[in-house]
Amino acid sequence: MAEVLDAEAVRTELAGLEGWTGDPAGIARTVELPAFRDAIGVVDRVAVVADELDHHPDIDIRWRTVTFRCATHSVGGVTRRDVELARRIDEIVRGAA
Ligand SMILES: C[C@H](O)[C@H](O)[C@H]1CNC2=NC(N)=NC(=O)C2=N1
Repeated sequence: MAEVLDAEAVRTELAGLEGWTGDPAGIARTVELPAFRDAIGVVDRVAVVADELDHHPDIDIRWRTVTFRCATHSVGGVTRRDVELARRIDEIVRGAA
């Protein structure tokens, strides 16, 4: 079973991501897209990747602002799977900007 990263490991991983904040309980990134349909497009692409990784973010959509929160529910905290998912979300957001 995946291990929950400690505070220092989370800090180190956050430094390699774009715009994420958080702690061992969870990491999050909020992005603003040009329009609602762009936000939905990003969420749709994230859904494909999440299914591919079998690891899913919590997603909050408010008009064109989307917040992704990543934690591994089965172990109650941030694991390497969340870091990988966050990295893939960053790639998608970069492609949508
Ligand atoms: C069986 C399957 O691996 C699990 O139910 C997955 C699906 N996606 C998941 N996503 C996240 N973020 N945490 C989980 O514990 C989780 N569990």
